[in-house]
Order: sequence, then C-alpha cells, then structure tokens
Amino acid sequence: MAIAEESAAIGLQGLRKSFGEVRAVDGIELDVAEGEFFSLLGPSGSGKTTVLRLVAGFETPSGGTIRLAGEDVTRRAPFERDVTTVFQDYALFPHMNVEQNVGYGLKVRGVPRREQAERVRAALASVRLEDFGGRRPGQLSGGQRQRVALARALVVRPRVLLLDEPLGALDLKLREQMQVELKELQREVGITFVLVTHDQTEALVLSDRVAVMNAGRVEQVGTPRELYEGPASAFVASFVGTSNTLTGSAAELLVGKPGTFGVRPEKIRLLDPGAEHDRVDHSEVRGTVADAVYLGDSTRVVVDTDAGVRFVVVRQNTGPDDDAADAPAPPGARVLLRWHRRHNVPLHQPS
Ligand SMILES: Nc1ncnc2c1ncn2[C@@H]1O[C@H](COP(=O)(O)OP(=O)(O)OP(=O)(O)O)[C@@H](O)[C@H]1O
Repeated sequence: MAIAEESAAIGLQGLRKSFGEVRAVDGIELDVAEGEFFSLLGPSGSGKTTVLRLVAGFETPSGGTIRLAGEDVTRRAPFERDVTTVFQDYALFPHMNVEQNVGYGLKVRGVPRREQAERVRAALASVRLEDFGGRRPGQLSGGQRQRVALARALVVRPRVLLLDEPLGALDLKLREQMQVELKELQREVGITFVLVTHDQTEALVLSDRVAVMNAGRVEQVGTPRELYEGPASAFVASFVGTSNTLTGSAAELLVGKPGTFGVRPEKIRLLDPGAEHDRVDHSEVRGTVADAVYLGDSTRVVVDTDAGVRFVVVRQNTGPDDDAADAPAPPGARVLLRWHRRHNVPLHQPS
C-alpha cells in the first residue's frame, strides 16, 4: 500500500451510494490527512451528509471502499470505527445533566469511574463549560448545548470527528463566535475534523482544505485560497464567493479568446467612462450602473455592461490609500470597468 494512503486519516475510493434511482454519492475519491480540518461544502442535496454517514458507518455503500488510517472499514459497524459524529440537533439526553451526557460514552465503554470523572472534567474544560456540569440541557443556551455535544464527542478520543452542520441551529452572531471556538478546539486536540456545511464562509473560515460537492460528486478539492483564486469550474467559482462569468462572445470580446472565464468582483476597478484606455494588460468594458448597495466597508455595484453581461463589482470604501481614481457610482451613471487580464480565470463548464 502507498505511504500516502497509509498516512491518510480517511481514504475514499470510488465511493458510491444510491437510494433507488437517486445517486446521492456518485464515485468519490478523497484523502483527508491526519489532523486536518476538512470540509465538505455544497448545496442542499449534493450528497455531503451521505458521505459523512458512509464514513461513520450509518449507511452501507453501493460501491467503493472506505479506509480509516489505512484500514479498510467498509464493512464494519459504526462502533467498530474510530470516529464520532456531532449532529446539528446535538441529540443530548434531556433527563441527564451535562456531566452525565458527556460521560455517557465512557460509561458504556466500561471506563473506570475515576477515569470517567477526570476525562469528563477535561472535556468540559476544553469547551469552557467547567461550571455547568450539574445543569440539564434545557437550562443551557444553544451555543452551550452545542459545546456539550462537542465535549461528549471528544471525550471518547476518536481519531476522527465528523460534524454535520453543527452550527446550523445557531443565529449568525453565535455561529461566527462558535466558528472561532471550533477552530481553536481542533488545533488544541489535534484530531481530524470533517465538517459538512452548505455555508461557504464557514467552510473558508474553518478549513485547511475543502471539497466542493455538486450532484454527488466532488468538483474540486483545495485550500480556501486555491478554491477562491483558482476555481476549476463555473460551479465552484459561483459557489465559493461571487464570480462574474464570461462566456461566448463576451469572452472573445473581453478576454480575447473563446472559453468560459470567471472574474471576481473585487478585482475590477470602476473608472470614469472617459478614462484613457489601457488594453495591453487589462480587460475593459463600459457599462451603466444598475444598482449600488452601501455595505459599510465596501459598496456592491451592479453594472449592465455594453458586452451584454451583468457584472457585480465590489468597491472598498476604506483603505490605507485614497482611491480617488475610482469614480462614484450612482445608478444610471456610465462607468468603465477595468481589471488585469490575469484575473480572467479559465473555468470548465460541466459536461
Ligand atoms: N435515506 C434516504 N433515502 C432516499 N434518498 C435519500 C436518503 N438520504 C439522502 N437521500 C437523497 O440523496 C441526495 C443527497 O442527500 P444528502 O442528504 O447527502 O445531501 P446534502 O448535501 O447533505 O444535503 P443537505 O445540505 O440538504 O443536508 C438527496 O437527493 C437526498 O434526497
């Protein structure tokens, strides 16, 4: 067996799962490294949860193999796999207090009482809930319940922690706070985390690497920067951040060659329509502002270009340098859009 395979915490080869006619997972090859924070990102129905359930052993694959730390576990029961799962609804036992909830997994594994108590204390400390051991889940906030669920999963010291939209039930502010905590916790415990999310910001903020899923397949795997700067397909470009897509005659006109290209909104400058041309290194097009939304640190401007394509441009409002060259952009104004040619990222259209 190859060394790379042996050192991977999770290795998926040709993984497939059908539910009747539905190909929920349609041939996935994926390696997750030991200690990595890895996310499965994709729209609803793209197969993320099914991949997680296959890895955990809650579903049997229609084909392919699953390896954990190099070992083939495809046919093994969930309890024979060194993974734990945290679900969105936490599934805490309402009649048990926090300590009992966290200690439950140790109790059923027959861990000695004294060790149970020590490990529960340590797990609660790692999620900053030392003083909440006596409370029932009903007496906790959403964020606290979430942390209990994490402590309960970590206390059994799994090799891999699977998280299915664990922050999905929280409001935005708490969600952002818990993202930071989750990342810190992962660094502390050094366990491989695999997160399922449809929230691209969450995936980008948390992950070492992200697999973008679409219709049961992985479209691209990469670091957040790789996905954002070099999306391999139009789907990835539009799902990870916002992207302007140039295709057909617009691509020939603005990029100078046929194909499909993505341009990120923040790469484009908004200039006065009379600005001098600079077409050697740049793509340029004139247009009319359709909408401008002030967002505090930036303004999002929608422009109907003369190339027939609607563009989104993000203009920074604050910065270390005065951006006096950028024209103000009220709706109806004529503007010139200019961006460096290197920002025309080639995209593959789905076949
Ligand atoms: N037990 C099941 N029986 C039948 N179809 C299923 C089952 N589980 C999942 N599916 C189907 O498989 C596809 C993938 O579902 P899955 O839950 O993995 O997607 P997802 O990306 O996690 O979506 P979401 O973000 O909405 O949870 C969907 O079309 C879904 O309807």
